[in-house]
Amino acid sequence: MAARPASSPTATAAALRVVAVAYSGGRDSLALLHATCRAAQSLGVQVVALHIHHNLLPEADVWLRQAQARCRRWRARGWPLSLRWARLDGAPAPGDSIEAWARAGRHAALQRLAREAGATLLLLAHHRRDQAETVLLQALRGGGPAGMAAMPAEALRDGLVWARPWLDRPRAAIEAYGRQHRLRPVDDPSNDDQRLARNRLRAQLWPALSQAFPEAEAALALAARRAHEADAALAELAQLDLAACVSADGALRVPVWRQLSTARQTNALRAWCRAQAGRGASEPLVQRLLSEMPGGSMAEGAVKAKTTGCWPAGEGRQLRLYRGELRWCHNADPLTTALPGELLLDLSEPGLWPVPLWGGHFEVRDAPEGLPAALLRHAILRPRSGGEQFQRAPRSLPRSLKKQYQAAGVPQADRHGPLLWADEQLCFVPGLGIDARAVRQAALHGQPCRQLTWHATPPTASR
Ligand SMILES: Nc1ncnc2c1ncn2[C@@H]1O[C@H](COP(=O)(O)OP(=O)(O)OP(=O)(O)O)[C@@H](O)[C@H]1O
Repeated sequence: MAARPASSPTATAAALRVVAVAYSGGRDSLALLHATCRAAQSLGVQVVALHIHHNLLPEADVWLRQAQARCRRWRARGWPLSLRWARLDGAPAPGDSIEAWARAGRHAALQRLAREAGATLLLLAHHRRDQAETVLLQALRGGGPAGMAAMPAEALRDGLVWARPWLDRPRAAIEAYGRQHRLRPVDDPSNDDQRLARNRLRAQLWPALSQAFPEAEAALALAARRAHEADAALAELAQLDLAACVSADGALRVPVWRQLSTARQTNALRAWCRAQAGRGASEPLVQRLLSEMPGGSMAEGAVKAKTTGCWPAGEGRQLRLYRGELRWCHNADPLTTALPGELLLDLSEPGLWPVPLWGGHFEVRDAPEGLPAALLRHAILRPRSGGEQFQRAPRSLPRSLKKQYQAAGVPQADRHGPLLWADEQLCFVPGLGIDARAVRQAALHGQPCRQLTWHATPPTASR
């Protein structure tokens, strides 16, 4: 095999001064460092080996010393090589994945060391078998095109090109290179840890798979390339679709989005979540949004499609739908300005709920009849705008607030406070109480109900 860095780093060598190699001391990165040094010597390029001490295993000190010794020996041969290393601080939090913690720390350290060394290119020693394994692992996690695309051959991060020049080289060829040059890698005992999915796949699945399907490594690597193309095309399509259905402040305009085909809605929704939240939305959340937002399968049967809603999104965030626009919000602050002068508020639980903007608070009580708690989860507080109709009793007629206040003899001083709306209906008016059209009985309704009182003072002052 041509066991040298593949075309991309060689082709750009004229512009390169320093190339970095992520060097763990394992078989593959040892071979890559060796091949890079040989190529660099004739090209007049400096090589810097970057070694990360994860601070997780006692062997890590020995590996660092071996890396230092090897680089000294190779430099003594006249190779243009130096070593930079870093030790990771801290430890994964209880319950966190050790692998994910180590990967994140390693990547940050490699990026920093490469920058300090003046390198613009960083080489990693992943090969075709690593790529094939990644495709399988992603498939086993239910991954989509982005996951199945596995590792990119090149990616630009903060001015540094992360490249995997051997991504299309068979593992067997790299092993042969190591044997040919009598390279002796370190032995990492964590590679035998069967708690890690990749290690289980290597030990238990791969031998049987490659025996039954000798071309599995090449075929899975090809599948990754095709998934990468599909993913890139889907990303472009999402950009085109979102250009039409995202407002200037980043909200998803649901009625416009619903005009897309179902497949394009799903694709655009995932891309919008990634762009807005900085991470992908979970698959259950995507499916809920698709079916529960207006125009979806769950909303279709409803007498009137919901125009407000709220979906928990994890990590202290939620998605809020208001007036046909969907937004990512933090749930830490229960009050969110929806439109000027309006507030979205969850009043579903009994208790005292301050509303500083109005200088008072709601008292919410459990009751056999009243407003359904589920309705109050998405309460909207609005000032009076004129023209609102309120119905005081089940068999009476809705009438203007002014008339109802007069009929009930509510003094002017008790008429201040926010009107409470939910699901586009007026539900509660300070001084008048709950609108009869919104009242439900818990026993008949099968859901808890709440009674409300508006107090024009903060909670502590009224107690
Ligand atoms: N501790 C480390 N320091 C520097 N680079 C690392 C380190 N661990 C991994 N890398 C880089 O990431 C690549 C993939 O990591 P992975 O954990 O799959 O490999 P490895 O088992 O450490 O050994 P190798 O790929 O060298 O056989 C490595 O080939 C290497 O380029």
